Amino acid sequence: MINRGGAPTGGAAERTHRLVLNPTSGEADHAERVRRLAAEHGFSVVETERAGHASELAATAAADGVDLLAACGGDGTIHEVVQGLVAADALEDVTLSVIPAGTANIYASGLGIESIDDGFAAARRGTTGRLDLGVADGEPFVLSAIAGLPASASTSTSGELKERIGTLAFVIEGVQTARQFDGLEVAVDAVADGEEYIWEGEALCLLVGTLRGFTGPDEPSNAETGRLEVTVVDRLPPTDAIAEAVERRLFDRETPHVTTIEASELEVVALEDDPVRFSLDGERREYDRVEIGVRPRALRVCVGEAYASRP
Ligand SMILES: Nc1ncnc2c1ncn2[C@@H]1O[C@H](COP(=O)(O)OP(=O)(O)OP(=O)(O)O)[C@@H](O)[C@H]1O
Repeated sequence: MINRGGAPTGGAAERTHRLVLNPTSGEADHAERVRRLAAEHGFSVVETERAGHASELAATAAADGVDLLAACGGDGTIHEVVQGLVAADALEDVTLSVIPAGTANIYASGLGIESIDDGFAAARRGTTGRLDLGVADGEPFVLSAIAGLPASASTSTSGELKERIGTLAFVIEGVQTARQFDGLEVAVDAVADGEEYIWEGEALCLLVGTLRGFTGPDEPSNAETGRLEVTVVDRLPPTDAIAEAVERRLFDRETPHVTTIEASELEVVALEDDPVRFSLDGERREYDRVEIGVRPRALRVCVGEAYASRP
C-alpha cells in the first residue's frame, strides 16, 4: 500500500531530516554534491568514518527524534542504516529515504529511484511504501541474502544485464567469475503457502530476495508481499546454468535445475564442515545454520514516482 504525499509523521514544519552520508561508496565522488543538495532539502548531514558507523549514526538519529532519515551510499550503507533503526526499535517512528551513491544501487532501483536527484525528489514528495524486511539470524536485510557466489557478484553485475533479466544476472555473472567454485552442500527447508519445501544437495547458489522478481523486466518490484523469493540453482556445468537461467527468466519456462519459490521462512543448513558464506545486501556473513524470515511491510520508505505509479 502506498501513502501518497504529505509528511509521513507530523506536519511538515515539525519534521526533522537527517542524512547519513557514506563518502566512500561507489566512485567516492558524490560527497560534495550530496552535502549541497542535502542543505537545499533541509537535511542535516552526518558522515560515516568507518564500516559499521552508519548503524550507530542511524540509531543516534532515532534517539534524537529524527523522523526522516536518508541513507546515502550503496546497498551496504542502506543495510547498515536499517540495522541501526532496527536495533533502536525505531521502524515505526522513522521513515527511510534512499539516496543512491553506490556501485550497483540495486535497492534504490527497486524503489524506482535511479539517481541522487531522484532520491531527493522522492524524499521531498514524501510518497512512502511499507516494504518487507528480510531477517537472517536476527539481522535485518533490505534486499538479498545470497550464498554460493562470491559476495562481489552481488555488486559487480552490470546494469544492462540486470535490467534485462533481473536476479539471474547475478547467477550469470557470478558463474562466470566462479568457475572454480566447488558448490554448496546445503539443506534448505522452506515454508511456501503453508507447504514445506525441502531441497538438499549441491547447489551452485541460493538467492533469497525481498523484492519479487528481484528484479526482472517489470521493475520496480513489489516488496510488499510478505514473502521472500527463494531461488536455488543446482550445481551443474557453468554454461548449462547460464543457459537455464536465461531460459527461465526470458521465457518464463520451468527449467529442471533452477527452482524458484516464494517462502515466508526458510532454514539453510551447511552439510559440510565449513559454514555457508552469505552476502547480506553485499555484506559478508557465515553460518553453519541460519533461519531466514521476513517482517512484512516493516520498513516505511520514500519511493520514486515509478514505484508509486505501479498499479
Ligand atoms: N567512511 C568509511 N570508510 C570506509 N568504509 C566505509 C565507510 N563508511 C561506510 N563504509 C563501508 O563501505 C561499504 C560499502 O558501502 P556500500 O555498499 O554502500 O557502497 P558500494 O559497495 O560502493 O555500493 P553497492 O553496494 O550499491 O554496490 C560498507 O560495507 C560500509 O560498511
